[in-house]
Order: sequence, then C-alpha cells, then structure tokens
Amino acid sequence: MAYSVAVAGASGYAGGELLRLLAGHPEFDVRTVTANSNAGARLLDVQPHLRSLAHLTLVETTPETLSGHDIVFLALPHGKSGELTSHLPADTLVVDCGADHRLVSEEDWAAFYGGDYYGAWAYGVPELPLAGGAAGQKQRDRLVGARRIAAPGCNASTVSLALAPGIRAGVIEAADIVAVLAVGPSGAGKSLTNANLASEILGSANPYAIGGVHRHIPEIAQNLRWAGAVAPTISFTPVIVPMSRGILATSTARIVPGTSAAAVRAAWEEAYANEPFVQVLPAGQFPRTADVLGANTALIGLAVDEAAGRVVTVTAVDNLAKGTAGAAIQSANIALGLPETSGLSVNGVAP
Ligand SMILES: NC(=O)C1=CN([C@@H]2O[C@H](COP(=O)(O)OP(=O)(O)OC[C@H]3O[C@@H](n4cnc5c(N)ncnc54)[C@H](OP(=O)(O)O)[C@@H]3O)[C@@H](O)[C@H]2O)C=CC1
Ligand SMILES: CC(=O)N[C@@H](CCC(=O)OP(=O)(O)O)C(=O)O
Repeated sequence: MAYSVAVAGASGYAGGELLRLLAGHPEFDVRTVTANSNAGARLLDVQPHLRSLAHLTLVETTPETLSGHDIVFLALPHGKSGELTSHLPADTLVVDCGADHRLVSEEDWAAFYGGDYYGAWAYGVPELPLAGGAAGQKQRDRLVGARRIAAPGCNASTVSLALAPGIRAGVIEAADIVAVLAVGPSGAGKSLTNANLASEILGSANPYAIGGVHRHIPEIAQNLRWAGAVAPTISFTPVIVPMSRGILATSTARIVPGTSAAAVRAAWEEAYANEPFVQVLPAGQFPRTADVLGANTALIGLAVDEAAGRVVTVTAVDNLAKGTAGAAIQSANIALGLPETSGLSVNGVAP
C-alpha cells in the first residue's frame, strides 16, 4: 500500500527537490501539491523538470487541501507551519522543512526568528547524537514513530555533522569553534532579491549574515549541546559563491590537549562507520560540492593541524538534498518503519 503524500510549497526550491525525490520513492504517492502565488498553475509550468508529475496542479495551501493524506511535507517560509499544522490530524506525519519547530529554546526563537513560537519537534538529522543518550545513540531513535518532524537548516546540519563526533568523543573543545561556508544561492529560496541577481553573484563571492547573527547558530549550538558540549561558542560566516546548489563548510575546533591525531580521526570514523549517508574520507582526501550534487550524502574530509592545535573538517552537502528534502524523506522513512534509504541515493550527478 502506498502512503498518500501532500507537499506544501511545491513551487519553491525545497518543494521541487522533495517532489523530484518523492517521484522515485517506492512507497510514497504524491497526490496534492500546494503553493501561494502559483496556486492554480499546472505543476509542470512552474517545475518543468518534474516530468513524471505532469498530472498535478498546484492548489492553495490550506488545512483543507493538506488534510486526508498520510504524510504532509511542508516547504513554506518560516513562520507558516505552526498555525497550519495545528489544524492537521495528530496521526498525520508532518515533516516541516522550515525552521518553526527546530529550536527547543523559545528565547533562541525570539532572538533569531521572532513571531509566534510553536515548540520543538523531533529533529530530522538521524546521524547526530541523541540528547542525553548513551554512547552511539542517535537522533534516529527519536524519529521512530514520530508524527511531527523538523527537518534541519542546511548549513546547520552540515556544520553539526562535521563537528558532533569530536564533541561526543571528547577530543575537541566546544569553545572557539569557527565555521566558514561557501554556499549556493538556492539556499535563499526562489524569490528574487537584488542580492541574488545573477549579475550580483556570477564572478563574485559574497559574504552575508556576519558577526554572530546567522539564524543557524542556535541550531548548531543545540546540536552540539545534544552531543555533549557545554556552552559551545560558534563563529559562523557564510559566503555565497557562484554555484546553484551546494555547501562546502570548513569547520574547525581546538583539539583537547594531549589527544593524538589518531584518536581524533578515530572519533569521526567510528561515529559514521555504519552510516550510509555520512561518509568520512580517507586521510588526505577532501570533498568537493560537485561530488554530492543531487545525493543524500554528506562527505567529510578531516585533517589535524598540529601547529594550530585544531581539527580542520571540510564537509560537502547538497543544500537541497541531504540539507533539506533528502533529510526530510530519510526522517519520514524512519518514522514509518521503512528502510531508511528508500527513495534516496548516495550517488550524485557529474559533471
Ligand atoms: N533552499 C534551501 O536550501 C533550504 C530551504 N529550507 C526551508 O524550506 C522552506 C522553503 O524554502 P525554499 O524552497 O528555499 O523557498 P522558496 O522561496 O523557493 O519557496 C517558497 C514556497 O512557499 C510558498 N509560499 C510563499 N509564501 C507563502 C505563504 N504566505 N503561504 C503559503 N505558502 C507560501 C511559495 O509559493 P509560491 O511560489 O506559489 O508563491 C513556494 O512554494 C523554508 O522554510 C526554507 O527555510 C530548509 C533548508 C534548506
Ligand atoms: C544562501 C542562503 O541564504 N542560504 C540560507 C540557507 C537556508 C536554510 O538552510 O534553510 P532555513 O532557512 O530553513 O534554515 C541561509 O543562509 O539562511
């Protein structure tokens, strides 16, 4: 029996990637696609790459259009899911790609987002450590049977996956974490702003949200606290570069004095040894964003900088795949007891 699925925000980038992946999922059947300004349009007129979904028409995003499905994926602007979801049955699996339900701290929500706070849901990065869990326990344990799931911020999950193993193993310090990210403009969504005009982006690298103000900082801190960090401090600087998709995050932290380079590497290799979608590259190898495009894969390269006393991680993720839609589908698979890899591929597209 196929699960019936609705996707809200289906005219956007995250919604489009959800639909591309859902179209290849053996257990999921997309019945309803919703939008805002594009409601009434044929899906194919707005998302012409989704050829197998030509029969679908975008409808308005309301509790009525979203009700009656087994699963609802929300890919809406921040602040839109809380009120909407309160009208959906409690036994409907709702996976929100926005930020509305990621943060457990209302103060963090107020400081970085603002507006009504609707509370935290189970967090959709299965490979991260479970808060208060025993060694080896991960967030996926909290997703089993869940009916409300918060998919991650793409930059937040990338940096968190990069550093959580070292925190959990006690080989790096949580103070003085520094992350600098090259990111593609699709992370900002489809709506046009002057900053994202091709003429502003092509041939340039454009930093933004500098100096401790980026909304993903509290989400990373939350993930690292769940991994065992006490009072993590994170300097986070994203830079938009001319590639449509992708994140390349260089995340560094101080190594706990006296820790051997072998122990540092072992922490990462052990953390992800059995993870299909998070892979640690052999010593001396580092990923490129091109290696993960379209894939539900995070690739992590790792070096110990002995002179600086720091671990340097370089992590590549497709912001729309493992960074959003892939993570959302992976979490839904776990919630429903399906194989975690259903409908998802570790393989990217090249060139
Ligand atoms: N892009 C990314 O890499 C990532 C995105 N996300 C999150 O996913 C969500 C969607 O992002 P993204 O796809 O990039 O954004 P887009 O701007 O590309 O798409 C936004 C979607 O929401 C719809 N929408 C806009 N305003 C409203 C409204 N008032 N009520 C209902 N629907 C509305 C749009 O409909 P229409 O076009 O018809 O107006 C469109 O379908 C956001 O919460 C984002 O933060 C999370 C991780 C990464
Ligand atoms: C280029 C760009 O603007 N990227 C976005 C990434 C957004 C994301 O990960 O999603 P959420 O907005 O759901 O957290 C940013 O840095 O805010």
